[in-house]
Amino acid sequence: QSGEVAANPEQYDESYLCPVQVGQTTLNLDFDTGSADLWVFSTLTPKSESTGHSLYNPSTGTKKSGYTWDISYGDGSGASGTVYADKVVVGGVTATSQAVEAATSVSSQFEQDTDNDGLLGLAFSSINTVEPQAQKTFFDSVKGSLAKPLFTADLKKGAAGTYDFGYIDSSKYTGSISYVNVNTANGFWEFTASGYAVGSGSVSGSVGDAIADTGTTLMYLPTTVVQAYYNKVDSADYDSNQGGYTYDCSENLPNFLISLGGKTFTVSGTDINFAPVDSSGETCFGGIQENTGIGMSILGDIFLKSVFVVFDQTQSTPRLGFAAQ
Ligand SMILES: CC1CCN(C(=N)N)CC1
Ligand SMILES: CC1CCN(C(=N)N)CC1
Repeated sequence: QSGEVAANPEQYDESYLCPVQVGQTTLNLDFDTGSADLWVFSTLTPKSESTGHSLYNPSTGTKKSGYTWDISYGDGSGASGTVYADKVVVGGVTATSQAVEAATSVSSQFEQDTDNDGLLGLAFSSINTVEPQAQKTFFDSVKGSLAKPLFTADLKKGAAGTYDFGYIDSSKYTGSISYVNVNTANGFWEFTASGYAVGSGSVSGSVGDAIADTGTTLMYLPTTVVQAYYNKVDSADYDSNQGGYTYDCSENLPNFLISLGGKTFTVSGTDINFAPVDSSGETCFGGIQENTGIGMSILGDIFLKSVFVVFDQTQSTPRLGFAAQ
């Protein structure tokens, strides 16, 4: 089988939500290549926490007795609950007995984001949080039945993009796809990014260890790289109150060039201009920030909306393919 699903941006492209049939209900889920749990708001979630969300009704599923899950994310948000086996359909691709993690508790960030009815993890199943036995991601569940064991991400700035499962649509990118091998030891689509440049010119240095992460909004890079970037932005400075680099919204940002698999990709300055810090619209928060404390760099949505990415398990070693879009 194969299929395509829309990836609809929230305001400022904070995250992208995709319609997924879970049991007999369609929910809008955040496809996250940085985690491996498929969890959903449900009729088991306290009403005080689920107002405004679409809810999975586990009555159509088979309860996995004694199974629980509990996940927390880098931004301090999280959720927990119980586990059912049920039908999940993404763009016409069907997992007949997918582990669906029904939330019995969600944090305030999720409670408040009524666009988001849960997450569909697309990292490696080794980091699934279900106890006493880790469960397969949706991709792992359907991988063997896909025309090709791969999926692609084509996210866009302020417009609907797509995730495709089982095939590469050559109309979605230009030029050739350049591939890098993935190290799955930490359960992420993790690889080594090469040189970089600010503005234009030839790349040099090394960004290093990084993950391709659709569930993270911004790009988080080594301090040396981030300082080199904002040195080229006259009004930029590090604002500890905002927790990162800010600048005058009126200033045009330079492009950021990064070399992956021998090919240089350009993230346009307009894509790096993330959002105003408040309603005055004077000061803006940059889309490139420091990776301090994370342990690797994260190429999140700010990067991904410039490229077409293949998450490829056609070989014995998983690999990532990057092309310009
Ligand atoms: C390394 C971290 C990256 C952000 N995360 C995520 N997309 N779920 C959590 C893991
Ligand atoms: C990777 C996840 C981080 C937490 N999320 C959130 N607060 N909306 C969702 C994505």
